Amino acid sequence: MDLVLEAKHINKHFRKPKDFHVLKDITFGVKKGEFASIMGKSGSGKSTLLYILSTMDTDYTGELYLNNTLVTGKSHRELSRIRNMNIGFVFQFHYLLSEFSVIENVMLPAKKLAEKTHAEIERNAHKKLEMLHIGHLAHQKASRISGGEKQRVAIARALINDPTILMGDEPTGNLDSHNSENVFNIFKDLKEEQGLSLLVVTHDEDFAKRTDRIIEMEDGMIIRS
Ligand SMILES: Nc1ncnc2c1ncn2[C@@H]1O[C@H](COP(=O)(O)OP(=O)(O)OP(=O)(O)O)[C@@H](O)[C@H]1O
Repeated sequence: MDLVLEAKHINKHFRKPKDFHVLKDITFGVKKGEFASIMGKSGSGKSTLLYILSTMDTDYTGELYLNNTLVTGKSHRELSRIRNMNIGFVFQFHYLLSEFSVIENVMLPAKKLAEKTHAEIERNAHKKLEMLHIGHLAHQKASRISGGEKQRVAIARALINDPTILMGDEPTGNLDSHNSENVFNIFKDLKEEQGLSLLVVTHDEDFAKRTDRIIEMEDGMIIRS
C-alpha cells in the first residue's frame, strides 16, 4: 500500500497540571491521493494529533513515517526541512502577514527552503494563485482582501513547495457556507487533478461526509476509521 503518512502506536501525555494521557495508541495511515477527515468532540485530541503528524510536536512515543521514511527522532533542523518539503498546512486562521502582498505571502515558505531562484519561486506562486482563481490579487496587500480570499491565499502558500500531503486544522472554521464550499472544492480538485493527499480536522459534518474517509476520535483514541 502506498502510504504518504503512517502513524504507529502514537501515545502522548501532557504532564502539567497533572498527568493526562491525551493520545492513546493511535495507529493509522493516509494513502496517496486520499482525502481523509478527522472528526470528534471538542477535547478528543484532534489538534494534538495533527501537530504530531505535521512534525511540529515531537513530544510523543510511537513512530511517524512520511513517504515511508521514519521521521520520529530526527533533529528539529531536519524536521523543519522535511516539513517544508512534504507538508502543507492550512489553519483556521490564515496567519498571513498583513503588510506583505499576496504573492510575497505565498512565496515565503519557498524562500525559506531556498532551493529555487527568486524568479522560479515567483513563477510558481503565480501559478498557484491562478489555480485558485485569485491571480488578479497577486499584488494586493494581504490586509485588503476578503476572508474567503485570505484563506485561498493561505492554501496557495501551503502548496508552494509542492507538498505530498496537505493538512488542515479546521480550515473552514472561520468561513461562511459559500466560502467553505469553495475550500472543499479546491481540496477535492487538488486530490483529483494532482493526486494530492489531504488530512483535515473538521467539525463540519457535511464537509467530512464528502471526504473519502472519516477518522473518528473519542477520548484520545480512534474509534472508527
Ligand atoms: N498544553 C496542554 N496541556 C495540558 N492539556 C492540554 C494542552 N493542550 C491541550 N490539552 C488538553 O488535551 C485535550 C485535547 O485537546 P485538543 O486541542 O487536541 O482537542 P481537539 O479535539 O482538537 O478539540 P477542539 O475540537 O476543541 O479543537 C483537551 O482536553 C485539552 O484540554
